[in-house]
Amino acid sequence: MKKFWNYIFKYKLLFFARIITISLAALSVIAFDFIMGFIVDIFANAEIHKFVPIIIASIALIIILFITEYIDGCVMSSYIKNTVNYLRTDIFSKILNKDIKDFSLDNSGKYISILYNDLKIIEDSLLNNIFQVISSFISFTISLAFLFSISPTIVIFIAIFGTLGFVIPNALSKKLVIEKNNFSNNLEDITSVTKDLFSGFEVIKGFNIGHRINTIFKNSSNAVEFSKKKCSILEAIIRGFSLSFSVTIYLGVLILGGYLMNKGEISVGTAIIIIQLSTHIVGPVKISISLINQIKSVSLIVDKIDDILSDSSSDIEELSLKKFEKNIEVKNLNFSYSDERKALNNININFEKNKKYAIVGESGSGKSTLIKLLMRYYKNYTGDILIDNKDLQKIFSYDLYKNISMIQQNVFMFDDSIKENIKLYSDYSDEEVLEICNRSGLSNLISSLPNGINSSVGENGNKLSGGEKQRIAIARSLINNTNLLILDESTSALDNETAYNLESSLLSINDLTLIVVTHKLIKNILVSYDEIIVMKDGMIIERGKFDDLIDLKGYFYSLYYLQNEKV
Ligand SMILES: Nc1ncnc2c1ncn2[C@@H]1O[C@H](COP(=O)(O)OP(=O)(O)OP(=O)(O)O)[C@@H](O)[C@H]1O
Repeated sequence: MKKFWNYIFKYKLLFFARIITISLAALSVIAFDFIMGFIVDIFANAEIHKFVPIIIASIALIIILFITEYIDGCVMSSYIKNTVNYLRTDIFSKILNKDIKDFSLDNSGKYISILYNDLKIIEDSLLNNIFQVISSFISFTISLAFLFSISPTIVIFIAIFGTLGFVIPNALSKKLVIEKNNFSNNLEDITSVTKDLFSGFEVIKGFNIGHRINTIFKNSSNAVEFSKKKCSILEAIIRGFSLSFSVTIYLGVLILGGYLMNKGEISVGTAIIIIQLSTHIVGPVKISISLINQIKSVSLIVDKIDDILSDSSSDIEELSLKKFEKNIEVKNLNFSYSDERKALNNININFEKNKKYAIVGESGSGKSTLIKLLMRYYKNYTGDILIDNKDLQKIFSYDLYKNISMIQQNVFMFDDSIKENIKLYSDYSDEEVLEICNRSGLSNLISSLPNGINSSVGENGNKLSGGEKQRIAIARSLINNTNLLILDESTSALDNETAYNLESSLLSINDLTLIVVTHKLIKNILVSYDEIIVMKDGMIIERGKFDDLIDLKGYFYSLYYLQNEKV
């Protein structure tokens, strides 16, 4: 919760302006109590000469009240707009700064739920309520001070019952904290479930599992509504307690006031002032109990957001890498996804600038894992990965991903034009984009579309084939002038001829370091690589040029033989 206060006080000026406006509003309302009492006494004592001044004072107060309410509304809406906006964009950028492993620990539905559902709960239960509590406190203190000057006995009576009315509901608030957190978790679940289910729409239709999916959704929806109901019941119990105590206080003050008036110790007007002031003591106590409990109830949600805000993944980044100059050295590299088995076992390799490398091996041998570590997807490895002698972990993210690009099998597409998907919203001219399209084998596609490079790709590129998406991904890296390109089965969706042409054109770029993970063992392509790295069970078991590996008649030879019957 500590970090969260920084957000609450981020717009200090607006925060304190709001406190001033609510204080003025509270004072104006109390002034009305006195005016009411004075009016009654003026008539009771027939003091007609005081009539005009009291009417003028009343009109002035009405105007002040209107202006204060208006200013208060403006200040409050600006405070909420700025704070929620700042908080949401900050959480979003913190999520964006997470490294890939940390990000993938949670379903993206959780992040969506935090950004929308949890922030709405915080706005309603925390930001709005803080001011209401402060306003109640101000009304309470001022009224109590005036009341004390009139009758200390009544103040003692209020203090006793007010304390009881505070302590008992407070004890129930712990349960409410837990239930509110359950509610937030269930909202997260339903957001994740809905997102997953809509993403799998084609599978649901194709396998006729609509009824089962309905049940999954219904269960999530039930859980959300059930936890919401529990919160509402607990809040009703708390409200019930505070209402009972406030009614007790109100009636007690009425009886005590009547008794003092009966004894002739106070006038009728003062009795009315006492009753009015007591409503400004009882009301705030009653409201504050429920508001404070609501504020407390969001503490676990706030802790969850605090966790995201305190992510320190970029803390160790301190080295710049303006341009990749020399090599990537991998030394004694070991890595496991889980304790049971190693995905990489003592890998040692040196990738030199501008050379071309193919990584081959059977499924599950660790090829993708190795290149994911080069891309810094995971940090919990042992051994070293050094780029130009600099520890990979310590290189600034911006510099790292300016130098290295990776293209994977599944290419993400923004729901935008082909052009924007290639230049990724940077400033490249249409001519540059068209030139890259030529180099990436996209010319035929572009010329067949009425809007050319401005044609929309659809949601996640659903208007394009797998091969077309892969070519767009390659164009993305080429336009970025990346020094080091890693392809992970990136040409798998292309037919052999297109894959061959594309890979050949990449192999012919002299100032490009290329690392390609491939299953396609095609001699005409493989002979162009400077080194073929052969992996098995997380280890590099053979390496060398194509002809040397064939002559070796080892593991690579048998893999190649399996795919190409005649060697
Ligand atoms: N996210 C993950 N969590 C746990 N285990 C994983 C994860 N990703 C991969 N593995 C395991 O690590 C091992 C190496 O996987 P990796 O993806 O690197 O193999 P690969 O050689 O690229 O396989 P393929 O050619 O099928 O893509 C496999 O046994 C795989 O099951």
